[in-house]
Amino acid sequence: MKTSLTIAGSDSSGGAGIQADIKTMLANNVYGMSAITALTAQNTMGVTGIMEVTPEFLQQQLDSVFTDIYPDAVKIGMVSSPQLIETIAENLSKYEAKNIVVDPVMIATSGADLIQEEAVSALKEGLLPIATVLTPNIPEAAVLAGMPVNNDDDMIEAAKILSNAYGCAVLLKGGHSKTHANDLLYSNDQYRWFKGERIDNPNTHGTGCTLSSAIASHLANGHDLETSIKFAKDYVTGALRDMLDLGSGDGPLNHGWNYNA
Ligand SMILES: Nc1ncnc2c1ncn2[C@@H]1O[C@H](COP(=O)(O)OP(=O)(O)OP(=O)(O)O)[C@@H](O)[C@H]1O
Ligand SMILES: Cc1ncc(CO)c(N)n1
Repeated sequence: MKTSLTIAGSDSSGGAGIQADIKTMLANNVYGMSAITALTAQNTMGVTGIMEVTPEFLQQQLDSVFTDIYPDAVKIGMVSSPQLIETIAENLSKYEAKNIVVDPVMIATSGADLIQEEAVSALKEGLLPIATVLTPNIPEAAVLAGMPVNNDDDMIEAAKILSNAYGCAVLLKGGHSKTHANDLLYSNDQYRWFKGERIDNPNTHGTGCTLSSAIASHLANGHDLETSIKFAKDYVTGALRDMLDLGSGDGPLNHGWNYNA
């Protein structure tokens, strides 16, 4: 069985972060492992607390995983401080990690800040250059590319800027678009749209975590990037279409929609 590692924060409500990643990996046929960067106290209505691990403890987790069950792919999600970002960058180089999916988590769907401001430059210096694919949503792409992203042409321009600056593929997710749910891949000076049916479901907590973990799972299983994105998008679409409705705020997806008999 192929293996995949998520380096991300825990979401106590189970819909995003580590919990979404592990569920997604199971449902997409890989063995999932985790290195936790922070605990969050959160639910469908918001984040009430964040407790970061120390860089030393993150280091111990990464050593434990990489020296025993080597991951075939790595997904990186919420990492809120420059020190933790440096620890991850150093270790992924040291252990020659491959198939690295970087989801530059900045703000929760509920609106909470999940990254310290000074960590954004550490992210740009340490993690984006080693990414196989970067998966920003529209607001994150605007921050990273330094330009407003208001329409499809802006999405193409921002993805191009990021792909050229960091030498990685960029999947700019369209979930925040008012009109569609199309994601744009910019890679090797070419772009391709992954068109998605926009589902009328207010419960979108963790869609980004779920998509990036599903991409990592399919890369781990040996698929190329475009095939992995297509499979991952189909998985997220199915999980949204299932219309799970939990909690009083922005609820989670059904990660097991394709799994339970
Ligand atoms: N209403 C929707 N219908 C269909 N697909 C959607 C919808 N909302 C989001 N998606 C898809 O979900 C994936 C994640 O995109 P999105 O832009 O929501 O990420 P995100 O903001 O990082 O997610 P989150 O912060 O909630 O984890 C993309 O493939 C996007 O197209
Ligand atoms: C821990 C965590 N990671 C990522 C997100 C973004 O959805 C979230 N809400 N919580």
